[in-house]
Amino acid sequence: MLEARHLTKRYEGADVPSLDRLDLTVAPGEAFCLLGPNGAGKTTTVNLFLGFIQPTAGQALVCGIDAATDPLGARAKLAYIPETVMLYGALTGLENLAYFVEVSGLSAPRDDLMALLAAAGLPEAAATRPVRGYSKGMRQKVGVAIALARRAQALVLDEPTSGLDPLAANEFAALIGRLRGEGLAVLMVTHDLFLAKQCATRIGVMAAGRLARVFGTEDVDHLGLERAYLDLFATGRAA
Ligand SMILES: Nc1ncnc2c1ncn2[C@@H]1O[C@H](COP(=O)(O)OP(=O)(O)OP(=O)(O)O)[C@@H](O)[C@H]1O
Repeated sequence: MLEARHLTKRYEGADVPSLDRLDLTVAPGEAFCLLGPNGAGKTTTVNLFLGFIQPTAGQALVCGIDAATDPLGARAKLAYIPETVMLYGALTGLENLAYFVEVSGLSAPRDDLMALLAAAGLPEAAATRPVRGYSKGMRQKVGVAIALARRAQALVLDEPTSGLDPLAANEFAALIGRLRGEGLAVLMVTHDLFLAKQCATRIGVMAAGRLARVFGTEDVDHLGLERAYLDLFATGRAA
């Protein structure tokens, strides 16, 4: 479960907050996609949940743990997949997974790790090759396998499909759907309306640090979402 309570961030020297009293709950089994123009406050929200920055007011809670006061406790419950998953290029996908599992204080036999990589969609032949030869999509799959191995209860993703070809993005969306189905609470930042429609249960549009609109994915088709998004900014209603 991810919960923002009146979450506010005003960077030092800024006249206005970059995030302004955000209230948001992402329940287990739910995927919430955050859309919005550049500078709307999406990454600020993610960084607050990760405990990378301190809120000016309010709370970012991961399974009830305050990310500001107990960042390690919050991060133990959460997996983060950034735009590019950072892995050790000289190690194979399997070795990377084994390493990240070990630094999380866990252990798993090779067969279990291979099964996790397979569940994330990485073929066996690729899992035993050095990561420096991986595509971006393959790196993302190792990132998902790490999240699975750590038994994270919440998953936060920042632009995970940017730069992926449509096939790889589609495959990734299906994978996120499966993780959601397994009960993870998923918060994903994206500029990709199609991806949002494909894998979210709810879609929020941020503007100037506020959640301007929230859509249930059942309530809007892809074109409707695009039209609503463009309308929101064309008419200046979100400002
Ligand atoms: N470290 C920082 N110091 C000062 N201002 C910052 C800092 N980080 C972000 N901001 C400002 O906060 C606002 C929100 O930025 P944020 O990165 O959260 O937006 P975003 O919605 O993720 O944008 P994008 O789609 O471009 O990634 C912007 O006005 C940005 O300039």
